Amino acid sequence: MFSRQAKVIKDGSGRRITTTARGYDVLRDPALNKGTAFTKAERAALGLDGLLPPVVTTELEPQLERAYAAYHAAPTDLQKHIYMWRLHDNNVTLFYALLQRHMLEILPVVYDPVVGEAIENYSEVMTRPRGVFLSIDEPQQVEAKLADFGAGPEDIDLLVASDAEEILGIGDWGSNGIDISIGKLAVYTAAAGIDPHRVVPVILDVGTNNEKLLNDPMYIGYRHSRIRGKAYDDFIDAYVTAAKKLFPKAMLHWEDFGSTNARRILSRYRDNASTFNDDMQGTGAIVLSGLLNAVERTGTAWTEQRVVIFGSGTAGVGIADQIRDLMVRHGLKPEEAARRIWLVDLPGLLTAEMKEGLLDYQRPYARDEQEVAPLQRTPCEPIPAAETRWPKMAALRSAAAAKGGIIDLATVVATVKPTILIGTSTTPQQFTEKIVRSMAAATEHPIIFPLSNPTELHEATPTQILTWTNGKAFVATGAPFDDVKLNGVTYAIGQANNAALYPGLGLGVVVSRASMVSDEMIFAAAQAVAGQAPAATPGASLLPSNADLRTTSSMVAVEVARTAIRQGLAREPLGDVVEAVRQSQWWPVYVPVEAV
Ligand SMILES: O=C([O-])CC(=O)C(=O)O
Ligand SMILES: [Mg+2]
Repeated sequence: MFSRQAKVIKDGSGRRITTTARGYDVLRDPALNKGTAFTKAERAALGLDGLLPPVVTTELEPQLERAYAAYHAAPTDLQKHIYMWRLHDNNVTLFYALLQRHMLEILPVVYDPVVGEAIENYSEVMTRPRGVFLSIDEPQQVEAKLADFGAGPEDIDLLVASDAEEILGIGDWGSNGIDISIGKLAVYTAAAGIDPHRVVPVILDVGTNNEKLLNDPMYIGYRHSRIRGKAYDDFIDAYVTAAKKLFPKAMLHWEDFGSTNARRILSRYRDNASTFNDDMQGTGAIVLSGLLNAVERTGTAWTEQRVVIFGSGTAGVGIADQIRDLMVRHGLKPEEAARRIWLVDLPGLLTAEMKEGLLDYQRPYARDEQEVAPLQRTPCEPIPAAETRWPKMAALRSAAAAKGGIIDLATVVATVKPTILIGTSTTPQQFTEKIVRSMAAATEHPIIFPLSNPTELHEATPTQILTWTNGKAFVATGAPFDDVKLNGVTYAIGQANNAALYPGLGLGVVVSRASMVSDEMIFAAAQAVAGQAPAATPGASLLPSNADLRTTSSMVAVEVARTAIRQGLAREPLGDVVEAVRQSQWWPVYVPVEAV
């Protein structure tokens, strides 16, 4: 965001910025600051002559080298993360130039997985506050606080908001979760070229149930347990109403909500606002991209797949829904397609007898009583509701424990003989050697995606899965993993992380000003990503590399905008869609700064 003293001008002579600021006010504005790259004329006009060393660098190059050396001087990933965000506080252009040049190296430090560590250690990390902090204890202040951001109705393309109940796979982090909104927006810019000065990170603080935070004197958020029910819904409504009023052109992105709220919010607003839930729709779609390529490489039909999903929360059911919808595109009825998907969670296989205990969106996948009656039950320990983030699932597990046990993942895999196994459980090492080998014994090329974030929560590592299946499995993961070398083949591990999908989707929505984000637009994005993966040679990744995020995102944006136009949802008339996407993209280059 630019200070109120600056204006961006885009005309025939390109992009430039005018400002009434002078001296230190220019250097202290990270959107204006160019450091040694201010020209002699700019220094004179802006009052910078005495404030900068005499050397004038006309390009980013020497600054990039200095910044990269400083980045490497930071001893740990967390320190590198802090360095990057301090650089952002100082010079937004240099931050993105460095990130883009070393995308594979720095993206995991700025974003997932290191952003998780930063959120857990927020008091060490917090520097200059960035974004808008909205709190449920002051619901009448929502619009005024959003207006404090200082932007006009034409100025904002995108808001990312989180209530931080389920950050990545690490749970409830209250107001510290502002960093997930900030991190997601950085990916929008680095990956797709969304203008970083036209976005707003938002935290919707409704309290936290994280005892550690509630007892931490340094905690920055609202010190109260999570508020639910009508007050919560009214607060979300106040946010959507204010955001639509103040920034009528913007898309509203939802990130890392608890699964019930995530679903409810999306169904409430999806038909009447330009809005998108990344963990349900973005994760579902990027996993679908990987699966489209994996299933094609197995040479089998979509209507024959048997899918086991371990972890039936926001991401797991989001993925199930995308797979079901794809099977329907291939000719199955919705109920037939749902029959080909088995959800397993704390209570084991989700079954129809669990009825009331299940969440409404899990129910279409619950298995019939006749089907499950003969299956073996494994004794298990109950989990006290107070000791879990998922009390409903824990209650069902306790009920099953009392009745002889659960139908566990190993039993489900042995019985169902899945062709596809997906992990969104946030519990590491659950895809054991026994389970993976039993799957591989029944399927020529098992498709196995351990997705839980951050890295240490993955259900198995790619090395384990490829070793246990003798290189036959098709693997994609949630966090980045190194290549695996096995029997003379190098396996590149595709990252089925929503970072490859939502930035391009968002750009397509922004360019077309789509009035809503339709399932067709999301499917178009999934297909566009799949189409960017490398050719199907042995060991080739199922997904495009994150090194090519800019290209992937541009292709996605074009397909999404075209779909919006075809469906009559575009509010901006677009002639040449490719050109419109290209024109809209922001690049980290210095532009002239004029004193006015
Ligand atoms: O942020 C990521 O890397 C993926 C994601 O949305 C999550 O795990 O919640
Ligand atoms: Mg997320």
